[in-house]
Amino acid sequence: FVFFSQCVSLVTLSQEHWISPQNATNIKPMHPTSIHGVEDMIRLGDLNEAGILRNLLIRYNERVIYTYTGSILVAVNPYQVLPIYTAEHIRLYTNKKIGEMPPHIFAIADNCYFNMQRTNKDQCCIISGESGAGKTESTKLILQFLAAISGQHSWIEQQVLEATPILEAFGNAKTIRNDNSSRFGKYIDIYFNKRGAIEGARIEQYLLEKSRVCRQVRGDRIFH
Ligand SMILES: Nc1ncnc2c1ncn2[C@@H]1O[C@H](COP(=O)(O)OP(=O)(O)OP(=O)(O)O)[C@@H](O)[C@H]1O
Repeated sequence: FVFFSQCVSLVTLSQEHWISPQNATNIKPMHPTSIHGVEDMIRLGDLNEAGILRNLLIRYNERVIYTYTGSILVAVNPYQVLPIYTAEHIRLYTNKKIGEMPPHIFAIADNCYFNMQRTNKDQCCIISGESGAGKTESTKLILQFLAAISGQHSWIEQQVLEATPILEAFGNAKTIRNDNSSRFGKYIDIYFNKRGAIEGARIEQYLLEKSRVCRQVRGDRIFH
């Protein structure tokens, strides 16, 4: 029956879907870089939306969630705890050039930290993506890396890390897309002293979704 129905759907294709002998010669073979995937999508031969998605999918199927596009890091949410954020990973990614190691969120944090030290200029990391993409988790991983490599291991770093659950208690809520959705924007300043140790932090919040206090859509909850 399946075979029959497939045949039927084939013969009912309208003429514009047919591949004529002239069109068949226009079909380009897949570029070799699209077959096994690349670490930096700048190197993709098929640089179009389908090529990019295929590359991310090939890597994701191998549990590789990070991919570069030049200096931009693309992260695909694994929705499972991967063993790639250990102390050993922090050590491996410390003081390395981008591209020296496989793509990783720690490489971006490391690049910011050492650029700041080398150039004496402020650095900025922009994390964007749709709800549930992993922005909050990525922010925490960057903070964790910075706290670890800035050396002093003082109470200040600990305080910066421990502020997160408090902010999340008041500003995060369960939504149908994310059990721990941030319902506000965050701008985090981390201050370093001349020796590169964390000296303080300032977290600015904006656009808190106050309407959630009175009303939530079905399946959503109020702030934790
Ligand atoms: N790197 C990761 N490893 C494992 N799980 C992850 C990772 N990133 C995200 N997740 C999972 O996905 C969930 C949603 O991620 P997160 O809260 O960071 O999304 P978000 O982009 O900040 O969403 P929102 O905009 O709704 O706040 C997390 O609670 C966590 O379970």
